[in-house]
Amino acid sequence: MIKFENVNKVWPNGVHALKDVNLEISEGEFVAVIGLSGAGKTTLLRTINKMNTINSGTINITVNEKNKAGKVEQVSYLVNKLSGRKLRRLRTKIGLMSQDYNNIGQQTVLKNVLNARVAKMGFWQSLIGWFTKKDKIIALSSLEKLHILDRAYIRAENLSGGQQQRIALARTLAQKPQLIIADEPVSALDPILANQVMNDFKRINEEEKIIVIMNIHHVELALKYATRIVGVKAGEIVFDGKAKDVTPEILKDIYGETYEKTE
Ligand SMILES: Nc1ncnc2c1ncn2[C@@H]1O[C@H](COP(=O)(O)OP(=O)(O)OP(=O)(O)O)[C@@H](O)[C@H]1O
Repeated sequence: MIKFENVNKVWPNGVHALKDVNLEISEGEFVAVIGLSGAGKTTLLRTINKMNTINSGTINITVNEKNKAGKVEQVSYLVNKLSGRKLRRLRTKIGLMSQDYNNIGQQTVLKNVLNARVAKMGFWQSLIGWFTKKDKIIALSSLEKLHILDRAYIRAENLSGGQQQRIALARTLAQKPQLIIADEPVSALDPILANQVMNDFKRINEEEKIIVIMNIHHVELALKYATRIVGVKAGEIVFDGKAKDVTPEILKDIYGETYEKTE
């Protein structure tokens, strides 16, 4: 669960990028954040794992963690107060995706996905790049979930844009995140590939019960795949509701009078 309370972000140049943001996102949700360029969508997403600090308010994230006895319990993190080890620990539970696939072209698809496991390794293990059997099973099962297991031993650079984004999503999945923050993950893809990748996100969200919070410019795709829409305008949340309840009037409110269907 993620809870923003009265969050404000003012950049050093004076831009008030988030204005009194209140937002609560629960387990299993697929949230699309929409709004004009410069509205504050990226700033909002990047506060979740403290890539952006905030000036006031609080951000709380509750995740499941195994305690010393091996029992799963809920642990809450006050993100804006976190630093060092605790922040790194929280970040291992948050998957990050962007429009850049960030794959290493010369490496196989499998190796690209295995790279997600490095954060969970001990120092010596990561130094020699020794992946355990468990790591390999997790990586291979992530590829299977994304329907690209048959590409495991192909070099990443030999795959299409859509498949490259699938590798990135498989890598994110291999991290075993509890939530995924995706900043414009389909903006570099043609409409057919974009639909396929959105469908992957939806499947992962539903089957793996991972929260997805995505910034997206394609309103049609947001309405088709996300369950909840958050509309941001000049740093403020001006709409927050179910995708099926979004009307042309609401879109005009978010994007201004000139809004017209984009696809
Ligand atoms: N590092 C920064 N320093 C100063 N101002 C910034 C910085 N990053 C963003 N801003 C400003 O904050 C506001 C919100 O920007 P943000 O990138 O969050 O918008 P966005 O909705 O994600 O836009 P886009 O859809 O174009 O990515 C903008 O006015 C932007 O110029």
